[in-house]
Amino acid sequence: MVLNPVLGKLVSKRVVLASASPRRQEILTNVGLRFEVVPSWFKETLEKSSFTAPYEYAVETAKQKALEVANRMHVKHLRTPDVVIGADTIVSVDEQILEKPVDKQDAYRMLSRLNGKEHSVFTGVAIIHCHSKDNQLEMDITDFYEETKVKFSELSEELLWEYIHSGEPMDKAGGYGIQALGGMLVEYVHGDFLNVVGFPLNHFCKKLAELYYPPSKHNVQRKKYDSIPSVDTFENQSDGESESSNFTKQKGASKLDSSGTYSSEAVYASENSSGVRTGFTVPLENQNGVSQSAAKLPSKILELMDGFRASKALFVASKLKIFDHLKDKGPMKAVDIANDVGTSVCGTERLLDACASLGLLEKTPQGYSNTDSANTYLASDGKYSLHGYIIHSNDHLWPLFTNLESAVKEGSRQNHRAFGKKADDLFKDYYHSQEVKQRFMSAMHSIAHLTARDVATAFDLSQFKSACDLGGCTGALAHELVQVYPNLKVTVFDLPEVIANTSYFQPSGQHTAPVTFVSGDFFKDSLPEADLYILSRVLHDWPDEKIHVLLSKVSAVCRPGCAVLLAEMVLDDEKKNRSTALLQSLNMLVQTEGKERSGSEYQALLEQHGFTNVKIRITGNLLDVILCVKT
Ligand SMILES: O=c1[nH]cc([C@@H]2O[C@H](COP(=O)(O)OP(=O)(O)OP(=O)(O)O)[C@@H](O)[C@H]2O)c(=O)[nH]1
Repeated sequence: MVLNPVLGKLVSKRVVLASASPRRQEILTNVGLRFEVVPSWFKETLEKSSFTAPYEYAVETAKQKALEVANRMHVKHLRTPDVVIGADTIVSVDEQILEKPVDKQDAYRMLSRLNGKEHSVFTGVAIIHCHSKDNQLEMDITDFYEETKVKFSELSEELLWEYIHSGEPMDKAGGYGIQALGGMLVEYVHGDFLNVVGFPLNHFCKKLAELYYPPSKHNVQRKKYDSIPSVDTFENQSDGESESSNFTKQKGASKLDSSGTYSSEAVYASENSSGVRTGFTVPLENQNGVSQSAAKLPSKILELMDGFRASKALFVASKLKIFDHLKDKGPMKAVDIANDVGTSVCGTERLLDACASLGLLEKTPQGYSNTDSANTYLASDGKYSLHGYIIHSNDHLWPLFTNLESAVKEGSRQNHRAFGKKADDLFKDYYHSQEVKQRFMSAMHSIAHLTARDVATAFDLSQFKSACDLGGCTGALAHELVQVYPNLKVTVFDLPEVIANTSYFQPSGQHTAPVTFVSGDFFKDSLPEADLYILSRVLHDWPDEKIHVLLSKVSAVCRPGCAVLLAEMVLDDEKKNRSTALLQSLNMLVQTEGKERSGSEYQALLEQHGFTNVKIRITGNLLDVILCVKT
């Protein structure tokens, strides 16, 4: 992280965000921080009247959230993170603290209270540095809060209810999301916008700067952190300046090895300006004895250069089913894992170590075990398992991506180069063998499961009685929809080769009834009748010409008042910010005739077929959602 090297201080640490908030995850991911998410189980039930000011409540809650995670990871999972970050956002108006509404009436009460007035949004943040000493957890806690003032316009009852019915208020402090539809309610914001969204990034960076570069007596003027230091100032805050900090050198010199990475580290300990004891590892000198700064390393570029190694380590561990092997077991030694999966001990040990360093496994003197994320996402049997998509990435996307250069030069997909054949129809590649078909369906199923809840709840769909999920594959989204909207009947419409293989993916139990599977080709066959047509990860497979064919068919069967719901990764209009979506667009280049598109591009395509009132919801998940109505 060159722009803000203080964040680079966290690169080599196991950082845990003790929050389920997708917004906090996005804010920190966007600035390049790498962290694991372990949502806190701390119940937000502190007695509000025992705090003299609202921010004290937010700070204490943030602290308790982070402490719960640090303790749980240390005790229950035998894993001690280096840094745990907790946060809590509240709204304060008329001496009252508002948290997330519990239902629509509660949202109405909150929004009515905010209507036409100024209120304060406080986010409390706790940063806990953890150390394990003789198996005891030692923690240094730093906390702070940020206040932002927000004023709502005078809003009509009708508008408030329309907003509440959008579903947006429910998981947001004060019952609104300033970053989305809620932004329309707001007349002004005084202070840090991201603080309202859930994480005061600017203050967080200042706090890290205070912790990692505490000002010494003689440079206190120059390094006064009234604001985040400019790039220049940060460059000056290199570790090479350690003589000007009040860190105390504890031991040993280190060297840059021939590959340009630090071969050993020195430990510094200090008291920061708030009197909190801190201990951090920072690199020292290179072979020539010249002071080097991690901040000056092009860490982003190095990370990108190595990205494929990390991906491949994950793919191979998944192919070898190492995460299945370790699921719900105590720690295992490398030699035992190697024996069980039939691999070499030396190779397996290196793979396991690499996985542990990437935060996928936990390594203790007793051996290797799964992290919580590995149990949830990497073992092959969980509801949210990404195993199918990982295997698809290794077996299908990897060979395609090795031909990215040709794809860029030729502007077309590379299936013929990667797999030695040219299928006329995009999906024939996937369906030519039972094995490949099953693998592709598992991959689609993984992503659909992970995103289904956010897609289903991005808009209130309760007015629709029937929906048809075109290209709905295994029915994962359909099953989520009927759970969220029990009165909805959903038809999954997909190619006969797909429909014939969906039984393996069906959930057991009573939820299966309202989902029906119908086979057909949406380009050729007539479409089932429905109030709502869903196209999830479909349009990105096709060029505009084919999309027009499909949308004109949908438009022909769609009655006025009926709707279309798209679930896609939506690019920002300037196509410069959302790297996951932009990389996905490259992914579409190597394997399809399609691409990812911006909200305006989707809107233009939809409006040409009589779909208006186009609303776009950025969910923070892998898929964003667009809803429009046939007029
Ligand atoms: O304008 C916006 N205001 C607030 C939000 C989101 O609201 C929630 C606040 O809730 P809390 O701090 O308790 O955090 P949780 O979501 O429950 O996650 P934890 O696991 O950390 O407790 C927060 O998600 C804000 O992002 C918003 O989105 N916009």
